[in-house]
Amino acid sequence: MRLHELVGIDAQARIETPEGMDGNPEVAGIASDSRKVQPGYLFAALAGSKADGATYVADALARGAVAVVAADDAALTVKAPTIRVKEPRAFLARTAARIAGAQPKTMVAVTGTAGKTSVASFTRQIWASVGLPAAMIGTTGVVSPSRNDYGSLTTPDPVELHRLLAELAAEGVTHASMEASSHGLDQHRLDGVTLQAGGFTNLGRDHLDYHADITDYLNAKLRLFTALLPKGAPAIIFSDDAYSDPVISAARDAGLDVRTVGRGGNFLALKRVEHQRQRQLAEVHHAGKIYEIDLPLAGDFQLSNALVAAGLAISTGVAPDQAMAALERLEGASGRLELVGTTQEGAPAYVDYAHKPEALENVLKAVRPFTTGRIVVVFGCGGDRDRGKRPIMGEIATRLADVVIVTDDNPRSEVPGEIRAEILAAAPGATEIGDRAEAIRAAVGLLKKGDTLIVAGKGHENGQTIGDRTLPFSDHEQVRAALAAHAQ
Ligand SMILES: CC(=O)N[C@H]1[C@@H](OP(=O)(O)OP(=O)(O)OC[C@H]2O[C@@H](n3ccc(=O)[nH]c3=O)[C@H](O)[C@@H]2O)O[C@H](CO)[C@@H](O)[C@@H]1O[C@H](C)C(=O)N[C@@H](C)C(=O)N[C@H](CCC(=O)O)C(=O)O
Ligand SMILES: Nc1ncnc2c1ncn2[C@@H]1O[C@H](COP(=O)(O)OP(=O)(O)OP(=O)(O)O)[C@@H](O)[C@H]1O
Ligand SMILES: N[C@H](CCC[C@H](N)C(=O)O)C(=O)O
Ligand SMILES: [Mg+2]
Repeated sequence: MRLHELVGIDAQARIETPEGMDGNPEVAGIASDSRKVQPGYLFAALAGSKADGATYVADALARGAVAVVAADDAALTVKAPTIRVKEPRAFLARTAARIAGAQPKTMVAVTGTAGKTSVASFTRQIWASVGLPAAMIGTTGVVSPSRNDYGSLTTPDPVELHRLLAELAAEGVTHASMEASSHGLDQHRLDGVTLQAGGFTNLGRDHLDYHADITDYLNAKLRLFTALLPKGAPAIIFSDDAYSDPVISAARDAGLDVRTVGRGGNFLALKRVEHQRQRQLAEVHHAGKIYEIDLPLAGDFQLSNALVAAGLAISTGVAPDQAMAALERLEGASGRLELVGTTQEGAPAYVDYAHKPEALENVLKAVRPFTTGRIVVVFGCGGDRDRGKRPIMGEIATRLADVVIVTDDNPRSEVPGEIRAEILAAAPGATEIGDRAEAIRAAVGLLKKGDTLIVAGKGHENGQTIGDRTLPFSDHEQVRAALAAHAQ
């Protein structure tokens, strides 16, 4: 592909060509990391949170880059044709899409503070239940008919994302659901994806280390509806969240087909629900018909996620009767209020991915009705992440659980004891056990008949990051081992 074809991606783009140079070279690929540049590549110089891509232009050219894309105002003198654009990240995403080629024909994205992975997974499962070749991309990785790969970022960077989408399309995948994280939306990682529908779950405190305030965080999430979905596309919005109204208004203003789901839903209306320990029985109304659903998942929030997923599936062509029937066979995403085992006396031990305040609150509240004894919770907070959430989570745990054990969760570059101290400052009476395996053993050792254990924060993760090393670690394995030891 020639450079001039790519320039056309952005109507405002200007091209600057140094005297005597070919202003229209053949472009073999695109990269925003100079270390990934190969001969013939276009290098996108991005101003990042830690570094400025402009300082790596020389490195990119040395590795064979034939052209550069940079912000209008980036101070650069480059010995190569340079495309100047207002938003280089959007240009990167759309160019990556153009270069990679195909993507699955029917793609949906879901955003929200909690529930994205679950909704993306459920949507894939509903599509698959009617025989569609379907995939999901998210925090837990990529699942398709031919793969189940562990993931790293919730929303991959655009170059990686479009390489993956092209591979999925080549494998025959026609339907794909993906998570739209606030970082991903803010950094235009999804700008090259052609979406058919979008979903919203809820909004709570998260990532306030990255976003200036909750309004900035909300606005990042809103980009899915205001900037990415085409006019008229279905927007499936959970109706019962404190932020549902602003999301509904923004989606309506953007000309989307707003379909709300939940107790206040107009598309899928939840009329009655009976929570049981490992399942919920719900009555849902859709288009004049009443559905009785037996959802085989613990945690009432999973019903909200299931409704958003059913809304997305129905809005992309699955017959309502089939979508509702599929809900009765859903499997939870790994580590989302997942029952890992029980003690001999029947006390359940769950692994859950709650690593933010509202999620922790929801999970602890979800198990209370089924706990005749005590709720025991083991959790920590990640290092190099929003510090403000630490005391908030300490307070929630102390208020909603009976026994609180504060431990480590990916301390990264921070001093683990200091992270724990920030949680403990708001968690009077909590026990501190830094070593996570030991904390889990101690918690399991305390369990009596009627108690419930929640090990929160790591969910599906398979490592513990301390400094810059990630050591193998799985809450599932540790809980299983502790239960086995407890049984002896
Ligand atoms: C804070 C953040 O989101 N950073 C993301 C961002 O990096 P950045 O642009 O800020 O990078 P930077 O390090 O400042 O460097 C600036 C530029 O110089 C380039 N560079 C740098 C070094 C070099 O030698 N050569 C070179 O060209 C970099 O490639 C980059 O383009 O853009 C990169 C490409 O898309 C991402 O990989 C990177 O994610 C980092 C690894 C990350 O940890 N992100 C997390 C916080 C994240 O995105 N999480 C969300 C949300 C999860 C959730 O919902 O809880 C996710 O979607 O996973
Ligand atoms: N609808 C919901 N409302 C409140 N809490 C939820 C909801 N869905 C999930 N949770 C909680 O959030 C945790 C993470 O769920 P999930 O992985 O589906 O969300 P996510 O939005 O993908 O999170 P992340 O941004 O960390 O990837 C769950 O383990 C549970 O504790
Ligand atoms: N996507 C989230 C996951 C956090 C998971 C938790 N275990 C932690 O390490 O804080 C993040 O990177 O902020
Ligand atoms: Mg996720």
